[in-house]
Order: sequence, then structure tokens, then C-alpha cells
Amino acid sequence: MTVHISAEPGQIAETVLLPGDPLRAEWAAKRFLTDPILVNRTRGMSGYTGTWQGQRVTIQGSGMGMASLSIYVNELIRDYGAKTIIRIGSCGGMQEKVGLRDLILAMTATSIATPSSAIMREINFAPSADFGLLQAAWQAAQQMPGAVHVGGIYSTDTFYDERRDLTEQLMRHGILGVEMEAAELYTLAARHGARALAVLTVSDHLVTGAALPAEDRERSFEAMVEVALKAAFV
Ligand SMILES: O=P(O)(O)O[C@H]1O[C@H](CO)[C@@H](O)[C@H]1O
Ligand SMILES: O=c1cc[nH]c(=O)[nH]1
Repeated sequence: MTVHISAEPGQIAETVLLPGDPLRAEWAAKRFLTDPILVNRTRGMSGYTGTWQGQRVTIQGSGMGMASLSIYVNELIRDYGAKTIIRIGSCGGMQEKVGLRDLILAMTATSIATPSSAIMREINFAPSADFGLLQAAWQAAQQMPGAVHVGGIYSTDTFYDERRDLTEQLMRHGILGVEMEAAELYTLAARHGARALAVLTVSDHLVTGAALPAEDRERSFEAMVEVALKAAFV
């Protein structure tokens, strides 16, 4: 047990899928895992462990934002021995070519700052995905009907953004989408020698204003989960 995860030693798999939303963790575990067992309920941040095609997998909520994700990822890696962590999250589209429900595989995650910025001091670290996971996810996504995009995303602390000028610069530089966790996930994985990737589904769009309803954000992300699972076990 850790401060934020009540699982017993051995109850967390080496491969963890990490949605921000704990209800998505529950939905994905029940939809994709065989014999999922609830291993964490501390603070309502559900975590389930089961098997997928015979492989042990944990699906654990991370909460919203890099500060919350940092707590879960530190405990998952340092206390439970997680080795592969794949974020399965929603994001806002930032390019016209990116449509609602499209997948984005985040090759890099730009941010203003992460919880790790304090230890980086003057270094502007470039958080990036594990190449093997990225390549495997790309190959898995080729078998899916929807569109998939690979490139840079933006990890922000503010869902309600007041800096339209920054958003415009990021769009101008080809950033595909915005979410709130991947930059810290990639930084922690680099620090601790784990593999990480963010597989994202576009839930709304900063250019067109289109948006999926909340229920879809929770339940309609099958492709993202399938790609993450296939990438983890190539
Ligand atoms: O759908 P999840 O994984 O929560 O991800 C996105 O949704 C939340 C904001 O609504 C943030 O956590 C953002 O990163
Ligand atoms: O963090 C997020 C998630 C979805 N859409 C956004 O605009 N931001």
C-alpha cells in the first residue's frame, strides 16, 4: 500500500493503462480485461487488474493534471514496479486535419512547465514517447478504421485557457492536440527507466468548436484502449 494506492504488493501489473478519468478505468477494465479485480479505490481513483490475451494489465485512473498524474506514476513505478505506462486520454484537436474521435499518438509533449521543472532548473527538457511503444501503437492503429496522427502535443495545467496567443503559436508549430498529463508522464518514465506513451482520442476541437458529449468521453474510446493494449505486448 502507498499513500494513494491501496493495492497489495503484487496486485499491480508491470503494464499499466492510465486514463485521467477513474470511470474510464472501470469501463475499460470491464470491457477489455478478463477477471478484472478492483485493486484501488483510495480517493475514488479506481484501479483494476486483470488479463488481456493472457497478459496481466492494470488500468488505473490518474486524475486530471500533471500534479495528480505525478503522484500515481511515482507510486506505480517506485513502489509497485510498473515498467510500461500508457496514458489513454481525451484531448482537444488543434489542427484542421485532426477530426473528432481521431487518435493521436503523442511523440513529444510540450509544456510551459511540469511538476519536474523545479529539478530541471534552466534545462528545457523535451519529454518524448518510448519509440518501441510508439512504433507498435502506430502499427496497431493501421488495423483500425479511424484516422491516426503522430506528432507533438501540448500538456497544459489549465483546461480553461486564457492565453489564446500561446495556443496560436502552438498550432502554428504543428502541435496536434492539447491535454493535461503526458509531459510529466514522459519525464517520470525517462527518470525511472520505464516505457511510456500517450494514446489520445480527440474529444473536442479548438479550431472547429465541435465536441463529444461527456458520456462518449467515458465509454466510446474503444480504439484507443485496443491500440494501447496491442502496443504494450508486441
Ligand atoms: O480524458 P482524460 O484522460 O482525463 O484527459 C483529458 O481530460 C481532462 C480534462 O477534461 C484532462 O485530464 C485532460 O488531459
Ligand atoms: O485537456 C483537454 C482535454 C480535452 N480537450 C481540451 O481542450 N483539453
